[in-house]
Amino acid sequence: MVPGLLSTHALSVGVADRSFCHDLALTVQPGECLAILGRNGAGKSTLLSVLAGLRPPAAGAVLLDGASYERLGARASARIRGWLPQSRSEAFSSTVLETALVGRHPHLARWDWESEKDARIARQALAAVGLAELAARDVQTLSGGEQQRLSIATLLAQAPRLYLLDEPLAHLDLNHQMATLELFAALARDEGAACVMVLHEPGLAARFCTHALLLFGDGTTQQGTCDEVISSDSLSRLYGYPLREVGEHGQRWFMPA
Ligand SMILES: Nc1ncnc2c1ncn2[C@@H]1O[C@H](COP(=O)(O)OP(=O)(O)OP(=O)(O)O)[C@@H](O)[C@H]1O
Repeated sequence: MVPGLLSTHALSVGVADRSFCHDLALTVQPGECLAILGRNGAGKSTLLSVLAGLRPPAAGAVLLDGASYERLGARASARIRGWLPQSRSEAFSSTVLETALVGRHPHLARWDWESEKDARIARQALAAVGLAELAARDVQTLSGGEQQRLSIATLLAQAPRLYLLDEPLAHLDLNHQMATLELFAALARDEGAACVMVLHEPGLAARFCTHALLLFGDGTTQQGTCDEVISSDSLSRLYGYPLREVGEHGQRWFMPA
C-alpha cells in the first residue's frame, strides 16, 4: 500500500476533556488538497498542529511519507512539510528578504550561510506573492495582508512537499485570496505537492480542494472527496446554520438560507 505523503492511524486529538477527532485514518497523496472545515473552536488548528508534528496526539500516529516525526528529526521533517501558522507578528526588525530566507534554513548545513541560490529562491517566492518590490522593507512596517503574504513566501522558499496551512486566507483581500488558492492548487496539481488547509469558506474549498475533512466539534468527523462531503446538508449540520447550495458555471456556493 502507498503510505501517502501524510497519513494518520487511529489518530485522536483533543484538549482537556474535549475530543476533536477520534480514531481518524487520513491519507493525503501528492497532488491532493484537503480542506479542514468546522466551526470556531472545533479543533481545526489543534489538529493541524498535530499533523505538523508540533504537538502530540492523544492517541495514534502521524506519518510523513511513511515515517514518524521522531524518526525523521526536525530538519528532515522541515524539508518535507511546511506549516503556515494562523498569525505571526514579527518581533524583530529585519527585511522582507531576510525573513523569506529563513524558509531556506532546513536546506542549509548547520553552519552554512544562505547562498546566491537560496537568495534567488527567496526572491522568486516573494515575487510569487507580489512582494518582490518590498524585498528591502522592514517587516515591522508591513500591513496585515502583506505580513500574511510574507509568511506564505517564507513557506514557499522552504519548498516542502506538504503544505499545512492554517487559515491561509486570513487578512487577504479577495484578489490575494484567489491568487493564494490558485498558487497552492497549482503546486499540488502541477508539481506533485500536497496541501492541507483550514478554510472558513466551503465554496472555495469545493472549488480549489480535492478532498475535505469536516470536524463537527464533538469528536465526530466526515471525510472524502469534496463532491462526496461538501453539501448543503452536511454543512448545515457542521455550522449549525441552514445553508442552501447555489450553483453557477459549474461552481458551488453555500448561502445562509
Ligand atoms: N490549553 C487549552 N485548554 C483548554 N482548552 C483549550 C486549550 N487550547 C485550546 N483550547 C480550546 O480548544 C478548542 C479548539 O481550538 P482550535 O484553535 O483548535 O480551534 P479552531 O477550530 O482552529 O477554531 P477557530 O476557527 O476559531 O480558529 C477551542 O475551544 C480552544 O479554546
